[in-house]
Amino acid sequence: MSPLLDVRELVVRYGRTTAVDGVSFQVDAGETVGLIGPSGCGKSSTAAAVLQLRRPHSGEIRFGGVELTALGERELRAVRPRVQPVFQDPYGSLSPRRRIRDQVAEPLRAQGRWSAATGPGRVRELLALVGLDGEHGGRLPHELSGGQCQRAGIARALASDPELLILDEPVSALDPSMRAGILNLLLELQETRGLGYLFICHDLAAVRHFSDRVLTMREGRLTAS
Ligand SMILES: Nc1ncnc2c1ncn2[C@@H]1O[C@H](COP(=O)(O)OP(=O)(O)OP(=O)(O)O)[C@@H](O)[C@H]1O
Repeated sequence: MSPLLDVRELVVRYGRTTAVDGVSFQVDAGETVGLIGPSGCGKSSTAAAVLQLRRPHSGEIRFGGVELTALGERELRAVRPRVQPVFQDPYGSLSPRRRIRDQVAEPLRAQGRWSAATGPGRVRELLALVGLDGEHGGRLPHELSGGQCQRAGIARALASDPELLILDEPVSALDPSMRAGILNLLLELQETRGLGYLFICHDLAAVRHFSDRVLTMREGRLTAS
């Protein structure tokens, strides 16, 4: 079976800076691949390329067998929901002035999967999946704790029915007391939904505990780990 994500010889550049320099790795469905390395080694640039937020200079990114780098913006729109990010700053990932339930509903609306009959129930289901209720749904992001806000961000990502989550430091901004809760939630979701995870994290112990395999990056390249 081909991997869910197959990255080959990825190169990402910013002008003359080569941030990612020939990186290859795979992520299977239901698998967590950890990505660690010192600040500035190219982890987030790798994530941005997989998410197609940054077009790579060269290399291949196959998702579900489809070569993403060859796709135009219109074709990419069909793929984007299947690969969703969860970023470090839970407040920064959400719009500050919109209620949580509207933000969780947004992908459903954008993808034409919203109806007045089924939409609100689906949002309640998504909130329940991440341990939030309708009352949380009625609040604004700043009225939630960091952990609750990260849960809302995960619910929003799940609204797209993704197959792969790019977890870019998803617990680094949270109080230590909330980290285990979010990591356990992600493990539960993976078990029930068969999600693949690319897990970027500074916390070596968390990454080792959470990942099936760990890749180490240094100066844009993967090192033998
Ligand atoms: N938008 C950008 N413009 C120019 N250079 C950038 C940009 N983003 C990243 N870089 C550079 O690319 C290199 C890799 O950065 P990247 O953010 O991918 O590393 P990282 O491992 O994710 O770091 P951190 O752990 O600090 O987030 C660094 O030299 C960084 O300065």
